[in-house]
Amino acid sequence: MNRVNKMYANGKVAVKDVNLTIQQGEFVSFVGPSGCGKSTIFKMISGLIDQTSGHVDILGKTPRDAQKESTDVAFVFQDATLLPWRSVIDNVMLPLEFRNIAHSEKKERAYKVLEMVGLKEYTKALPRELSGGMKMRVSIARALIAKPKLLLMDEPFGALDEITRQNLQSELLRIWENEKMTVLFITHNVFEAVYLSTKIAVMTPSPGKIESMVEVNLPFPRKAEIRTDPQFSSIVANVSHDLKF
Ligand SMILES: Nc1ncnc2c1ncn2[C@@H]1O[C@H](COP(=O)(O)OP(=O)(O)OP(=O)(O)O)[C@@H](O)[C@H]1O
Repeated sequence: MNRVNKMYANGKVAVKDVNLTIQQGEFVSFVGPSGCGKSTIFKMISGLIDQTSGHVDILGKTPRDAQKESTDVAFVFQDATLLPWRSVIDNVMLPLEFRNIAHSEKKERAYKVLEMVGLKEYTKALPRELSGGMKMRVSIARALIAKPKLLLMDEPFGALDEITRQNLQSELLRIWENEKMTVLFITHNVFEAVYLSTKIAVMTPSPGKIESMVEVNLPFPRKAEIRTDPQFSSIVANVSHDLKF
């Protein structure tokens, strides 16, 4: 993203002069108060809306072309948005529905991603039979089935209890390390951002901008104990400090 600005039709400047370069394979979190433009940035990256000025390049293409021509970009939202009448496996296969892939391969891929998120015993279950954490796992499996190069996650764990949240954070990191995709992750939780990320974009509102990019120089794989490491606390303190600008 190069000098990107977004002004909505009502004159609201949602993001101002955003410069952002993300290397393939990074895990970048966006933290900032409500209204600082995090979702606006995601909408521009995904081609849902256009920037007012500046340049956005996703994997060498415009966001709309990246969306249109391939399955390189996938999304996970806070609400798992599963179809209630479809079984877990049928929900997971949804992104491949209109693609010219043999049904047997679709199934094989679905089993693989469900195994990755620890749900291979639940392929035939209906969404209403699952807990909130399990629904989110299904949503992540559905995003992974098309083998995206870029995964956009908008507060995916915001509605989960703390234990489930921490379990899913560890699993997401394991999947990210294995699959080597790029993840962009919106969260309000500074601890979550530090645990997960290689870099954190700290955003401030009115107008929305990136106040700082904080590098998270903690080693991978990140064990749960890293959360009590002094270096972890010091990065949390840096991010919290920048948020208060
Ligand atoms: N379609 C729209 N028309 C006008 N203003 C909008 C529109 N969408 C968002 N905004 C405004 O742009 C600013 C940035 O909104 P955005 O949703 O990107 O923030 P956010 O950081 O994602 O917030 P939250 O954490 O609450 O989701 C806010 O002031 C919001 O009210």
